[in-house]
Amino acid sequence: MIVTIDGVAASGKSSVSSGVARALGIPYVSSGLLYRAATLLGLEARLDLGEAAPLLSHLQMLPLRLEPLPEGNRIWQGERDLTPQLHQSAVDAGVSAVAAHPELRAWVDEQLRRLPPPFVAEGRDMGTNVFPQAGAKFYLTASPRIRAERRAAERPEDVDAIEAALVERDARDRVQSAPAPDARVIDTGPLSLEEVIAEILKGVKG
Ligand SMILES: Nc1ncnc2c1ncn2[C@@H]1O[C@H](COP(=O)(O)OP(=O)(O)O)[C@@H](O)[C@H]1O
Ligand SMILES: Nc1ccn([C@H]2C[C@H](O)[C@@H](COP(=O)(O)OP(=O)(O)O)O2)c(=O)n1
Repeated sequence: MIVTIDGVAASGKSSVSSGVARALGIPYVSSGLLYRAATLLGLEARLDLGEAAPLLSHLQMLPLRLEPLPEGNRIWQGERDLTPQLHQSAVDAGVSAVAAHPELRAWVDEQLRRLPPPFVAEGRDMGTNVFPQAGAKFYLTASPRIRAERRAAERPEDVDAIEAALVERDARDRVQSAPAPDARVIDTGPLSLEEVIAEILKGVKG
């Protein structure tokens, strides 16, 4: 079984996927962390994120490992845990440029398609491009203001600045962020986290 949960930035994908996966007793996979790790390593090496080839060869020298823990995925580069650095603003600002390169998307997709089902996969194009065969597909949305308020509760940043950055990232990610035609779209705005998880579990179990 593969369940896909796609959606816009900060719509609740990873929290919801973690809850759904735990209830089903299967792992969840956070595809965005691979794009974030590629961005972090590119920034650290002072590479131009607008160019795919140097970044890709850099990544091929530093193989990454995604650890799909139920409480939150982690990304390792050898013995180094990159996870704590993946949600900093510099990575947020650079990640859409990295995710726009078809070569980088192929690099991420190859790692995801190697994973043995069952799992819940979350991101932007899990239901459309990476796992079109998935048995249950969902797409999360919420207004930019609500998403910014939720993020502001996690980070010491101004809610207006977070909202502006989210809107900009949504626009840059639009190409790969369309819902699959067979995905169920859920507006998480008026719902609690538990209600979103329950709604999805109902859909998965039919
Ligand atoms: N109804 C809800 N649905 C989803 N997430 C919610 C909801 N209410 C609050 N949140 C919170 O929103 C925050 C952003 O969610 P996250 O899972 O990080 O989103 P994403 O993976 O899409 O970036 C988390 O702190 C989450 O707990
Ligand atoms: N399947 C995916 C997952 C993420 N991305 C890109 C788009 C996003 O800006 C970044 C980071 O995604 P992530 O889901 O980790 O973060 P947000 O929920 O957007 O805060 O990666 C993508 O293009 N395709």
